[in-house]
Amino acid sequence: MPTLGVNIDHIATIRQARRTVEPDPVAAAVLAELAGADGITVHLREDRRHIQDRDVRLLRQTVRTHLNLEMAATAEMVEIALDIKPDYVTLVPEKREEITTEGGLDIAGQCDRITQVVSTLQGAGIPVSLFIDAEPEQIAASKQTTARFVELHTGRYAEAQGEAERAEELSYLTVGTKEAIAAGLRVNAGHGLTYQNTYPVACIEGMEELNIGHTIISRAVLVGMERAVREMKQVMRGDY
Ligand SMILES: CC(=O)[C@@H](O)[C@H](O)COP(=O)(O)O
Ligand SMILES: NCC(=O)COP(=O)(O)O
Repeated sequence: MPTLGVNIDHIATIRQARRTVEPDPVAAAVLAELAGADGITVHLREDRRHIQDRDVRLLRQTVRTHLNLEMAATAEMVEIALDIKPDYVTLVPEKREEITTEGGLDIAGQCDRITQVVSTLQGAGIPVSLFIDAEPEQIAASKQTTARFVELHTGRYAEAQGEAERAEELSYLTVGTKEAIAAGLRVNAGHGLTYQNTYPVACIEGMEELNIGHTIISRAVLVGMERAVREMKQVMRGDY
């Protein structure tokens, strides 16, 4: 069964709605870990719409499990990652106008540039994961960059309409996982997973970690962070 990385970005979304000091993502991370989170994930966006540099710096000092910093493959973000040294970095695509991440990072179309970023980060002891669509060419290109992990984008699976489409997208993720592992990559997954659709993805053989955020924070707003995280862990075990 995969581990659970809790993405706490949208705790910061609530705080930034008033540009104030609460709710604090650092406090949310403590509660998430107490409830069984296996890791904490944050996306430091170029536009700082939610997570702030201050949050990442404090999380580095307070997270007891592992800290996954999602970031664009830019010089600014590489410099921040080298300074803060998260347990690992996940390179994600970013468009200022997007509401949320819209797809996987195109590795195949910029392999040399991504390889340089991967080498810089891994050379500093920070393992890199590449957030990609489960396409064979993206998996092959990810291997070429020497990144240790891929994180398969589960957005299309999450947005699938009806059983047949969902089954097709799940098969696409299953095949992609097998191909990535055969290429020597470790495999995580995430984006758009909910309490209703996560278990089948958790059952994919070889899946190491699921990064889940928006649905957990949405539930936490109503029932509290610890219960929301505990219930997602139960979902992943098939106990819910
Ligand atoms: C890469 C991904 O799917 C998410 O981890 C990312 O954080 C989404 O961006 P927002 O958190 O800003 O919605
Ligand atoms: N990389 C996926 C992630 O961290 C959380 O995505 P979501 O569950 O907020 O859609």
